[in-house]
Amino acid sequence: MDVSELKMLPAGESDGTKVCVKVPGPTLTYQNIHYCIRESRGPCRKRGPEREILKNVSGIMKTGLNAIMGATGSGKTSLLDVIAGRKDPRGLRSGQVLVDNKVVTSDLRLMSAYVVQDDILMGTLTVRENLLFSGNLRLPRKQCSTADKEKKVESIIQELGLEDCADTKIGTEFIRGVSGGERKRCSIGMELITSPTLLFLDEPTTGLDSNTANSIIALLHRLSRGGRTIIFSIHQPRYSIFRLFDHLTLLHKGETVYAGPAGKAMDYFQSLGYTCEAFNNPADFFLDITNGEALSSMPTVTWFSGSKVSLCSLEKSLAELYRESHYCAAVKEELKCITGRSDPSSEAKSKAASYATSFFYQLKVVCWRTMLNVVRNPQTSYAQMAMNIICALLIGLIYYQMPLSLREALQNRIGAFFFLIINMVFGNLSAVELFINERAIFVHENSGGYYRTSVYFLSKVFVDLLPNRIVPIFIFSSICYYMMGLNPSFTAFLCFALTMSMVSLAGVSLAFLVSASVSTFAMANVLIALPFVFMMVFGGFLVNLNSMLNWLSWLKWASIFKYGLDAVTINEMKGQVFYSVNATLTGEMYLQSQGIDYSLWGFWQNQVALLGIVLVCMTFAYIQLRRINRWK
Ligand SMILES: Nc1ncnc2c1ncn2[C@@H]1O[C@H](COP(=O)(O)OP(=O)(O)OP(=O)(O)O)[C@@H](O)[C@H]1O
Repeated sequence: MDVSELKMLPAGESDGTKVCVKVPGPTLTYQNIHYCIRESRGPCRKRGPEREILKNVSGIMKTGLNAIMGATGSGKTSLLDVIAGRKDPRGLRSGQVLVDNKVVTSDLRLMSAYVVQDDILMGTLTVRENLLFSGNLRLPRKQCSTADKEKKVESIIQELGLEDCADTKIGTEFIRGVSGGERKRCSIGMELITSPTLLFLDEPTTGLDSNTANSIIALLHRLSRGGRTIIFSIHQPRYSIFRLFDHLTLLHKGETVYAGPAGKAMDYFQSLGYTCEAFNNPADFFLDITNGEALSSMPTVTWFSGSKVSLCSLEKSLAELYRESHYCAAVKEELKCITGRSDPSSEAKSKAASYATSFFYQLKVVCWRTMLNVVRNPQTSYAQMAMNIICALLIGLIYYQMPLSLREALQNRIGAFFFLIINMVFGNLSAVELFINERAIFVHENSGGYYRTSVYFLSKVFVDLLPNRIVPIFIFSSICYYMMGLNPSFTAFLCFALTMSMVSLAGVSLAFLVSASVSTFAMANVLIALPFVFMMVFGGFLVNLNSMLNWLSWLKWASIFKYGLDAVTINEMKGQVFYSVNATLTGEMYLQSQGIDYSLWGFWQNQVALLGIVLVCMTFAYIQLRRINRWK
């Protein structure tokens, strides 16, 4: 593209003139932002030295399309996150972000909308269902009836051109879903549901082909003409995309090298002595300048990009030149006026932002989605059920109709119980993936104000834990219990099934705790296997707990295996009589010899202990979920 030609092109709206809209969107200003990060290094995660990734950046973003461009690692996403209130505030050394002259805190997250780079959507739900989920949770019920929400979803589907795929599932690694562009549109739609006037997007075109990228930016352009301030980071846009930008912020190594009307950027760099070759894309040209690939003909411009230094001189960097330009002076002047008018009491007001819907309504909507997800992604539930039935049949066959004759009566029973408990505890290892799999979606939705952490946690307990873990265990118990020929009384069967369920729940809750505490499967597997193996050793089958060193034997009180094994042994042995050729042995005698309290409370204290483990692990799992880092 020739430079002279560029001026003739219809970049009218991006030439610095005000965008004409009936009701303008908010004006976002940021001033003197210094942002630092400190990376952890080495195996001990020692804190390294501080690195400044945003260096004294200031700017004004108004109604229209505001693009943040720069080479990779220049700080585009960091700047976007800081002004959107998504970046860890501990790194902010100085600076202030104002929206319509009001100081904003992190609660800007609940008042604006942010579309993340990787579209975070529930893959098993259709486009319409995802949009409705967002609408149900983020639109206040008092002002918006169910019919209104459905109407709103319908209008967004039309506005975003999603009619053809509205009832298609988004898609998962197992289900083929909508295309990348449709996915991105749906992500934007999830945020548009609240009709935000301030919209942030992190690299909305990355990973899309150029036509789809074009249509996404054209869509954003259309939305901005409805009175929205749209701020986004972007990598090397093609010209047809670039010419839609109203405002451009160009960054290099955390410093602003240009901030002003997108249509004036070419003139600015030409005034610095840079020449855009014919047919070159201006966006590519600007990046070539910041990367030091394009050289200036002016003797005052230098470039400190690695070892590349312009031959012409050693005087000023592009950032310094920008600071001396009239664009920077105009921004400073405007910022001075805005800061003078800013309302100091607005910080308190912004803190009042909260969830749009009540706890119970959120619980209903999130439980419904979790259930749909389980039903439409049944592999895990089916596998769980099939595993339980196969294991029950195998155990039933191995210990088929156990006799009452000594020694096999005792050996087989204790062996069978130990095997059953192992099966119950280790059969729940799959639960460690629960919060790891959905971590990104939970963090995104929770920090976007969709629902409370407690709502998400309880939805997992009600929809995943109870039906997925308890029902299969009752089926498992009813198959193997009668095949093994254990105590035929129905009450004894119920006590057996209850013990199995409690053991399983205790195993799952420990898996939940690990799952909520770490972010990788590898780490979760290590952390869950270790306590399970130690609990097994202290279960009372592999070693006699009474003969253990005193200072070590207390560990048995934390063993799920011990409580489970004691409970099923009491349930089976009490009242039984075993015999050999010349002697008889009562179950009570055996229990006494093992130091097991076989009174009624003796049985129930094991259930109480298991319940205690469940409650403690669940409470800590919830605390860990709350502690997950929401900052970027
Ligand atoms: N939380 C963080 N921890 C460590 N380093 C960080 C963090 N956030 C940003 N950085 C560093 O800050 C610099 C700027 O990162 P940022 O993601 O903002 O760049 P970018 O211009 O968006 O890059 P890209 O286009 O590749 O996404 C990079 O060097 C990055 O490694």
